[in-house]
Amino acid sequence: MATDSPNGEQQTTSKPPPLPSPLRFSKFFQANMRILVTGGAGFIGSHLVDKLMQNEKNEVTVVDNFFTGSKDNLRKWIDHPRFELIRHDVTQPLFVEVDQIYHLACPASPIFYKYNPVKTIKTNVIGTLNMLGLAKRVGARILLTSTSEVYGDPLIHPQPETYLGNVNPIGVRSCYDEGKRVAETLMFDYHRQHGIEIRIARIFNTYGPRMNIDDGRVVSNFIAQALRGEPLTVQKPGSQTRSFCYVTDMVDGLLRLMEGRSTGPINIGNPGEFTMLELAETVKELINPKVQINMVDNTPDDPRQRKPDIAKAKELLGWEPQVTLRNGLPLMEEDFRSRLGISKA
Ligand SMILES: NC(=O)c1ccc[n+]([C@@H]2O[C@H](COP(=O)([O-])OP(=O)(O)OC[C@H]3O[C@@H](n4cnc5c(N)ncnc54)[C@H](O)[C@@H]3O)[C@@H](O)[C@H]2O)c1
Ligand SMILES: O=c1ccn([C@@H]2O[C@H](COP(=O)(O)OP(=O)(O)O[C@H]3OC[C@@H](O)[C@H](O)[C@H]3O)[C@@H](O)[C@H]2O)c(=O)[nH]1
Repeated sequence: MATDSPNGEQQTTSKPPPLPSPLRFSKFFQANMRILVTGGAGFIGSHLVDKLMQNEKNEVTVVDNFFTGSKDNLRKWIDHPRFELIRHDVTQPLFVEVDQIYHLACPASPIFYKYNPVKTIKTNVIGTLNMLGLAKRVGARILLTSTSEVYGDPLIHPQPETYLGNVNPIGVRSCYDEGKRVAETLMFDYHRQHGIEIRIARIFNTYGPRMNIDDGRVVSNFIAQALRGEPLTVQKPGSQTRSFCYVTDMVDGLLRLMEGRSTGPINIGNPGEFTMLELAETVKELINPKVQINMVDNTPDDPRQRKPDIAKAKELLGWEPQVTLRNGLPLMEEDFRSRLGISKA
């Protein structure tokens, strides 16, 4: 099978993929597609589940340990005959019969992934190993949600998939960024050694409704602060940049990657780049012009710039984001207002 290596050359594996379930070969009965979403009670996972459930030929199983996710995000699917929710930690083996695995389980907000770094790296390494073992046993295709953090504090800008990164292996973010790098390594080793069908998405900063109000990431912090009339906390120097992708665009990219022919890794993100001061000014202008902006101390190893090169996603997936930051922020504001009980004046 042909694979796209990050440095551009075609890597091949002589291993055929493990046989999928005999259900897929049934002559008389087209069985539903059985899809596992790990971390499906989280922010991106629950939006992905909503989209997958729209297709009546999909049966969706979510496994989640509810560390950062919540049942509330999946409320509308509980008791649906094509939906199942399992409380499970991916660091433990899992035995289910599925055809596709979207492997998202991992805390994504820096304050949560740094809270118990040993657990975070176990989730990335042992969790991914367990999901690959499952994919191998049942012949499922598996998609990993990797991250732009694999590029570390990038010295090349914007970042193409060929960039190998500038990552501190012993810093406070390493449990997450090095953890995801090992997860990518495991994906390719299982692909080359066992023929597993893999897909790797390198997700750039994503925002939207359902982010935890106290998630700690910058967009949710600024929106919650603006609505509560608290100063927006811009971490110094404020000139650091990020590129923000609206969650429905992200879900569309993940589905295309899973259904397409490319292993990746493929960057999925919105190339619109903003400094954190620009983001604060935009939130202030759109949500609460009276709010103050305060400069506060930053945390170690904060990447100074980040912007995806999405040429590969455009070419191989026919994907590019549709929702600009100015159009996405008000959609998130609406959701935060209803959850915080603050109506528009
Ligand atoms: N949102 C982003 O900007 C972004 C950027 C890059 C990569 N990603 C990746 O996308 C995925 C989803 O991110 P998100 O923003 O939805 O985060 P999130 O924290 O909202 O969701 C993660 C989910 O995984 C669950 N989880 C964590 N550890 C687990 C474990 N050991 N076993 C089972 N479940 C576990 C959590 O309870 C939660 O429901 C993550 O893999 C993350 O690394 C997200
Ligand atoms: O209140 C805040 C929070 C954060 N920030 C700044 O905003 C920037 C973005 O910080 P976030 O915590 O939202 O997210 P980061 O970009 O650091 O990490 C993210 O990157 C990609 C994903 O894998 C993860 O979802 C997440 O780790 C940083 O420069 C940070 O210093 C603020 O200025 N104020």
